[in-house]
Amino acid sequence: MTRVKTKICGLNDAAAVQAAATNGADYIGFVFFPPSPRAVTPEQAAQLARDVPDSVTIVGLFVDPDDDLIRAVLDGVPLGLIQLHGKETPERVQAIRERFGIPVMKALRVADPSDIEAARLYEPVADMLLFDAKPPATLENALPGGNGLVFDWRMLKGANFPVPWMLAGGLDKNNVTQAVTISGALIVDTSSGVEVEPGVKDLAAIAAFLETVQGLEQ
Ligand SMILES: O=C(O)c1ccccc1N[C@@H]1O[C@H](COP(=O)(O)O)[C@@H](O)[C@H]1O
Repeated sequence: MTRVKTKICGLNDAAAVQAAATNGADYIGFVFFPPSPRAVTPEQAAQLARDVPDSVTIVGLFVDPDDDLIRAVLDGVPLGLIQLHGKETPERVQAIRERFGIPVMKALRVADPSDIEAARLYEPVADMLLFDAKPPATLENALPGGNGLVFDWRMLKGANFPVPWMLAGGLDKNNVTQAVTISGALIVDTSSGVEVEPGVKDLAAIAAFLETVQGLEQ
């Protein structure tokens, strides 16, 4: 049996970083996408990263970034993983991975089984995959991710990928056990599900989410 791992994403203040780290998060994420209510600058992230223990992997979340932005972040933040949450092609994922020498996780937005199949294109070039909900076209002001939306986890059941993958999209302490059981996920990621409002993390909710997942094995 393997312990299910966790990522808490969209951290933008020291108290939330502390809550995630001390309560056992395996990954924490900083969002470098200015339209997001959770966005941080490279300078803010560098400051926040000082309090992160080495045991926690720092993830930089980007949406169709240019090289200059990634470089600016890496100048001050010891990223252990680059999360690409835009429309990056497999070629672009490969280029980023080779240029920066850091593991890359490609996020795929899922509405139907063909979106899961599309992940196959990234298997040769990504170190990890992440599955998030695709927002419906009717959702106004939707972000590329971080919308607090779930998708049908049954689509992932029995899926076999040659690289590790994370389950994301609307996870919180109340649904994460079912999400893990149905999807078979070994790593879960949340952002909106541990917030009091978009961009404002709830410290008690971070602790509760992590405590819930700590009891899960697959
Ligand atoms: O969190 C954001 O603001 C964000 C912006 C742009 C792309 C992705 C973003 N968040 C990621 O989306 C998934 C699902 O988040 P949620 O739990 O549904 O809020 C997760 O990987 C976030 O890191």
